[in-house]
Amino acid sequence: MNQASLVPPARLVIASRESALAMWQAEHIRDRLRALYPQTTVSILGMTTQGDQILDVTLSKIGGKGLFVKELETALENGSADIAVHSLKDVPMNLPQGFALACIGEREDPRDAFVSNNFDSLAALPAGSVVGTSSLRRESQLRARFPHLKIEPLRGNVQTRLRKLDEGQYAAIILAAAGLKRLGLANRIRNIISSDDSLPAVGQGALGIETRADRTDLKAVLAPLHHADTAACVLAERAMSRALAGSCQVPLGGFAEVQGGKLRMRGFVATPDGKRLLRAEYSGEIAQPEALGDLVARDLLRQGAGEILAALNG
Ligand SMILES: NCc1[nH]cc(CCC(=O)O)c1CC(=O)O
Repeated sequence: MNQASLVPPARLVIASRESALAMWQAEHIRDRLRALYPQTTVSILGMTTQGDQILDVTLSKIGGKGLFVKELETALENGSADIAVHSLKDVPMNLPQGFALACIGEREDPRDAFVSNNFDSLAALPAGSVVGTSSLRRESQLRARFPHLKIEPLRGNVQTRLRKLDEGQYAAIILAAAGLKRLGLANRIRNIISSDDSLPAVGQGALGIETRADRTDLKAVLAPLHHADTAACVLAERAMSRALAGSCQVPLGGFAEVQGGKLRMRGFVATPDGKRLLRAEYSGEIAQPEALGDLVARDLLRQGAGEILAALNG
């Protein structure tokens, strides 16, 4: 359908988590839809998910990413919302039957950020410094590059994590640059960590808009918000993660970039202690992102990623 023939709906309801970052993202999509379709009433339905309620255990022990999206999918299913805006990083690799990613928004800075009140960078931290992160991906890469640091768990939304840093429990913490920038907290970033030191998570920095699979009308409505280069990158990344058994409870990173008309992708799988860290890198066609993600995954499996994954799941 072309845009000229599209009849926008009278009403659009966006389901969102209620964290400040999730609301920023939902409001951003709402404002863009209002500008595109001035006749449409666009509103936000804020929801608390299981993932928001469980703050005291490592998410990886209790079922992972799906916990942040399930309630929103229920709202899509029963029609109380039309679209759900997610951080793509929190969206499971395989959506439940009947749901689709209708639109991928333009990626913010995909890299990790070093946040500290007293130090300029990871390299500047003295031996024994405590770094906060509950991400196995960040932990394994930190342990591999900076074995003299102490990694301790850090959960909660972005504001909670910053508060814990400010209370002095950590010398530094690692957060996604995208979340800090979107929340107007870029001044807290002391240093952007190079993707060589901390390869980003699959989908990091990108927004995914989910709908019921049968709402093809919405896919057309959302088309102007779709960002083709970002979509190619994150489809490659998600294909890699899916091929490596889908579980997100794994020290694994995948990051694709458009460079010189090609898609360049790097991936890794590691043991949580960082003692084994397998890497793969390939370039491929932008038009075939999933083939590239599969290629990276197959290389990692050839190097022994399967054993690492099996040991983690056991
Ligand atoms: N796991 C939570 C989460 N989900 C998305 C972001 C940040 C923004 C993004 O990657 O889009 C964060 C916080 C973080 O990792 O610091």
